[in-house]
Amino acid sequence: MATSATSTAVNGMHPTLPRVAFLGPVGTYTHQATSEFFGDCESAPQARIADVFTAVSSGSASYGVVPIENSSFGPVAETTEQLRTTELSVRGMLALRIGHALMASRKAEKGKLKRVFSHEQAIGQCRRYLAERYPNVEIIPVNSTAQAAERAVDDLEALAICSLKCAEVYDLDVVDTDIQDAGEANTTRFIVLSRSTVSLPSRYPISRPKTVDTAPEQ
Ligand SMILES: O=C(O)C(=O)Cc1ccccc1
Repeated sequence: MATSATSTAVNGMHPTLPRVAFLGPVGTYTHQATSEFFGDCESAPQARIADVFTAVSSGSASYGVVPIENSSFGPVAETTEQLRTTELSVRGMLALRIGHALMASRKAEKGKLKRVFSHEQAIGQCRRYLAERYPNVEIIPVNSTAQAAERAVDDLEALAICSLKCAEVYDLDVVDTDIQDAGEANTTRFIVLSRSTVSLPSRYPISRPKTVDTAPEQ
């Protein structure tokens, strides 16, 4: 029988928090999707989408969260590749409205920016914006949008496309907001994975309305 990775309160004790692997580091959209879906949980950020699958398969995390498809740019290549061969089961899904921001180090000279880092999905969702506003800037794909933010902290010639949350987490300057070509309609769907022997407790609804990626409180 499938077992759930959390238990209900016994003798007034709180259930153990589920350990959830997601595409990290802190501040990715997948991190936001994880918090949205699980609420309180033990975070296990992973450097790559493939590492999320490995963490769940090996049992080092009970659940995994990965992005699967964007409304304008389409399937997330690393996820669809993993789904070909994985033995993991899809247990839930949710969609987030994605608003991308452009950021740079507080010390960067904004007229001397030479490169922009981001996840290939974010780059794809902002293609037109980049071509129009930054035609001469080199585009460098990295493992996630929050990794892009990390790279921009010490690179004074770099921009990062990431979520507004990253301004707070990585102490970056916000250069522009809502730069995605599809505007308000830009949505990404995420899936929740587990081993086939691990079920999803009923307190996690598997279908829910879209949520909006909001700016951090000032
Ligand atoms: O890199 C991230 O923050 C991710 O979670 C992947 C991603 C990138 C762009 C839109 C949605 C998800």
